[in-house]
Amino acid sequence: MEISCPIDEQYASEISALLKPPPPPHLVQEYYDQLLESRQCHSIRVKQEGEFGKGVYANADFKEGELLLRDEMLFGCQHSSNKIDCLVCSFCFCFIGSIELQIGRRLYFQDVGVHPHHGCGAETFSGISNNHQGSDSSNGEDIPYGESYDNMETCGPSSKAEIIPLPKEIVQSLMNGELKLPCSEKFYLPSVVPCSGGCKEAYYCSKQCAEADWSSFHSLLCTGERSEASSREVLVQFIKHANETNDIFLLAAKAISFTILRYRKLKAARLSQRASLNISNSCDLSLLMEAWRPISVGHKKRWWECVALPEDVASSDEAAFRMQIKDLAFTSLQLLRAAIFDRECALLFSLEIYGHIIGMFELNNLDLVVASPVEDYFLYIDDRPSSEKEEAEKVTRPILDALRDEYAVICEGSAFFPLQSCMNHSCRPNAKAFKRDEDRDGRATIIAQIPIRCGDEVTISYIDEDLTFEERQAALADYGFICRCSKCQEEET
Ligand SMILES: C[S@@+](CC[C@H](N)C(=O)[O-])C[C@H]1O[C@@H](n2cnc3c(N)ncnc32)[C@H](O)[C@@H]1O
Repeated sequence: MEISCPIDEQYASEISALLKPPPPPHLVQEYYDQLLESRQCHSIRVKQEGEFGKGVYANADFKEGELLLRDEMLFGCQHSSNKIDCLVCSFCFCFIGSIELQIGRRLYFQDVGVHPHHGCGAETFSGISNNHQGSDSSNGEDIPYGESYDNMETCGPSSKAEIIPLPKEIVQSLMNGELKLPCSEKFYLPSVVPCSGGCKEAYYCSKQCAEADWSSFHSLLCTGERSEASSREVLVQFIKHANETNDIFLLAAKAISFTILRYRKLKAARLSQRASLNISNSCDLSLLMEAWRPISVGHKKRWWECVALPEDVASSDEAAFRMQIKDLAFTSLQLLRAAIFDRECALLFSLEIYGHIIGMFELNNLDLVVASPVEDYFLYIDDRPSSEKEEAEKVTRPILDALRDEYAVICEGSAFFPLQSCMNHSCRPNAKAFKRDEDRDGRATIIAQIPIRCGDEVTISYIDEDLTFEERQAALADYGFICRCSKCQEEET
């Protein structure tokens, strides 16, 4: 049965104004020029007149290995399942706390049976998000910096059988800071700043990150007592649904919250400028378009139309699969609407807008990856001169045994980057997304892979360039185009 969203019907013309592709070119150009200027980045440009729409072009010569761009994300989320592996700042995604806390927390979750970093054979709906078979694993304990993990999965004892567990007291003393590991002071991590809204889900590396997150996204999405959500109970249900199905919905909620909060700020600024004028409580479409601008410029399609058909779905079942995805998005949207509805921004809660936001993530997002300092720590101990190493390993060896092979799991998630997402694909790219040793937060780092001349288009590969021609074309079909780069032309027979 066709899904009918009343908001889509009520605001059809306003929604099409928001989604009209593309917004006027001069506004798009202005947005990117201002963004580059605000970041003092003059060595690249975004241009719109390329063969494939927008593209990024070099504004200077770059040597091989040179940094082209460090892009701040617009929207990013750590995968829900990864939250038990690493404690990172919810805004900039750097690791926080201490080496001891990172390890203690991981051992704690392992001990209570919350599975580390992969599902119990759960299938995923899309390539960019993890999905979980949910079950309630809360035991009511209040652990330091443990997000409410009621919605996380527990796995059976099979995964615990091979572990050599540490005594509970050791795990506790790692978490509460009583036990100091040898040389851990060399791996300083910023101390944990809890969410001022009172939820136990968001933690930060600094007050600045906490405040920036609160004013940009989190004030509406916080489940704590200071939350500005209209229903915290339904917000918890929305989060649980996303954790159980597809955590891309958490990212979509951030995009909607961001737009509502930006709209409110723009409106407050206008009110303060024109204090004597009577400004109504109904939606000001021009302000909403302005608040929406960072999303409006992103390349997008409806999620249920652009999501790749999983290999195990027969083409005869394609229509049913796409309807199932749309239905899932609608269920998620209904929960989000009940949790954070804003009357003036009502049209943001239409299925059409929700589908396009998720589709934008599907077509543009980059994996969010941050290396673990726990790995560096154990490598450092391993590199010590033999007598020092022997002494240190009396403490660290049982910990490594308890952690098993997965002793240092990286932070993983998905993020939308406003500049990197303008880069077009080539199977013979001149640049790549690559984290150097010093890149320890969620920013995207783009490096020149070969020398790039001023004026050249900067291209990256969206897929593994080492695949065969046929495999590459199949993988790129998920992005909705047939690649005709020089490598594909040479290899096409
Ligand atoms: C991440 S966006 C890149 C920026 C995009 N050109 C824009 O205008 O926003 C990815 C989309 O750009 C287009 N694209 C990127 N590389 C391409 C290529 N080599 N050939 C054809 N289309 C490409 C496709 O529509 C793809 O889904």
